[in-house]
Amino acid sequence: MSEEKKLQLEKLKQHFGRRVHEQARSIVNSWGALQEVHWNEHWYQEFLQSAGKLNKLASRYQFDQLAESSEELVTMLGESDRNRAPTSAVLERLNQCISDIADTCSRSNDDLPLQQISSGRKPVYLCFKNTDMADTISEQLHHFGIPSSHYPTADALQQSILYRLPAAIVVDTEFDGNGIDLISRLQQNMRATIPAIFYSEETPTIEQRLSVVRANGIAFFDHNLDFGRLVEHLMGIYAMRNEQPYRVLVVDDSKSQAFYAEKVLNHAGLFTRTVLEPLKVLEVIDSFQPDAILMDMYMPGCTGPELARVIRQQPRYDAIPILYLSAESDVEKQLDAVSQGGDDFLTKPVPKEVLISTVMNRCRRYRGLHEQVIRDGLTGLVDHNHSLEALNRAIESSEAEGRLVSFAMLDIDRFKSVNDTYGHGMGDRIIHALALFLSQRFRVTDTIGRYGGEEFAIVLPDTDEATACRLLDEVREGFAQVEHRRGDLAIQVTFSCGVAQAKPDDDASSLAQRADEALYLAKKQGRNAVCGSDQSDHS
Ligand SMILES: Nc1nc2c(ncn2[C@@H]2O[C@H](COP(=O)(O)OP(=O)(O)OP(=O)(O)O)[C@@H](O)[C@H]2O)c(=O)[nH]1
Repeated sequence: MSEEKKLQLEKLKQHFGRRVHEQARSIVNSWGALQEVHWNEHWYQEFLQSAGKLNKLASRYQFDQLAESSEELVTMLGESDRNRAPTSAVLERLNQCISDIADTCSRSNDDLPLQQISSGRKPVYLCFKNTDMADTISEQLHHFGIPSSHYPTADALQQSILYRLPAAIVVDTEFDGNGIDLISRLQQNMRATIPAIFYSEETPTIEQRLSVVRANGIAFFDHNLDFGRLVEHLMGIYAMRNEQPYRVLVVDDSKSQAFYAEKVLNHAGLFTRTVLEPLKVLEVIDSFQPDAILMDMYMPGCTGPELARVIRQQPRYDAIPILYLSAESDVEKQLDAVSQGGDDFLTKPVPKEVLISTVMNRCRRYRGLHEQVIRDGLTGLVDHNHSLEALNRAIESSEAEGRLVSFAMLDIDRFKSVNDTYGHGMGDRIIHALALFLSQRFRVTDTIGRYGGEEFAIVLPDTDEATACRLLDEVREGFAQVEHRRGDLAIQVTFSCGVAQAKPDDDASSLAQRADEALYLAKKQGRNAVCGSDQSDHS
């Protein structure tokens, strides 16, 4: 191919990359929705069509990996029954394709400057009487890669909605006399509601809050607008939901009963495993890592409650929900079973929908609690220990699969003086803003953690040191432009960063140490800089 042709194709690829990315995002999200809609013919048809469309787009514009994963997805779906969910093993293979798609398409942003990512996103419409306020919000959103347009009148807003639907609307309650009424009326004429975020100069009344709920408002801010939280809400709208499906372990000595429970749960996209010999349960819990256990009451060798107590003897399994599924109708025996390490009792025959929703609610709470334990309250990022755990896992799989992994450590510059001058509240807002800034720039498969107070860590699988340094330098430059506001006060802060790529025989602590040395060098060189560990090797 001639150089000119190559250049042309590259330009086309960039242009249509957005469509490919949008299509991939819709597939990943639609897979996540399976837990709510359950496997059915309509969902299957749409999903298959979407996968086919992604495959066509990705092949045409030569996104080879995406084309490969989507082709596999189309083939596997083609072999599946449109009316009946496949087995857990097939669901897991389908899920692997979805994860590959999520990973590849978020990695395709690596070479794009932030502004190009932002131009591929639907805009947010800002409806404010006060133009200065709209300009300030617009400028800040821009730094986070969120495009926006300001509409000073209801007419201009309505015209624009007819032309292009926004990702969300941020509206002042005073806009056009009554912003809440206006949005309420608008929503009634829409096929799907538009996420709306309200702002009020005054502290909102309970009546206003209620009207906002009825107008499908997703958030309500007052004059003390916390910018980080606004960005967080908006980024949730653009986000790709790539959560792993829940995993349920079925313990039942009857093959047919276990098979039935598995089939029902597979309909909601849940992964399942069956243990027919109760005394093998501990081994399977270890390897399968379930989010819930569905257990029979009477089995050979031991009863369900006895087995529940055996499981509870191990502190690490203490919180896994255990649900009994049995024909036992004696309420006293049921209560007794629940009091012995169980969480719930479902009496057979149980309607499918009840089984699915009871199990899913338990799984959701269990995951939520687990997240609370490993995530930091201020930023929602994983904590120090779990950052290192993620690094260990990434090193192990990079060694096994012969791939690269880099680790970055960031530290906000002169943060003590920010706290001393502007107060801890402002310091916290800055930490939150940096967490958001990092979350929207890196891939869904990168792990971003809050390593310490004003220190962050990022695990970047499949990334060499030079690429990681380039990405972080771009983030550094962008973040330095963000204005952190409180009332009339607006300040800017910077961070320094050290990056290291794993070498053979590295473990998490040796790699983290080299990243830390590179960070020290960045601080020594005057701060607001990114240094790679090969630079610190030479110094
Ligand atoms: N507001 C706020 N401050 C924190 C938090 N965690 C740590 N800090 C503060 O961060 C500051 C870190 O200060 P130092 O380690 O001395 O470093 P620095 O002032 O950032 O200077 P350099 O790193 O050398 O650029 C300390 O004052 C901590 O109290 C937090 O969660 N919130």
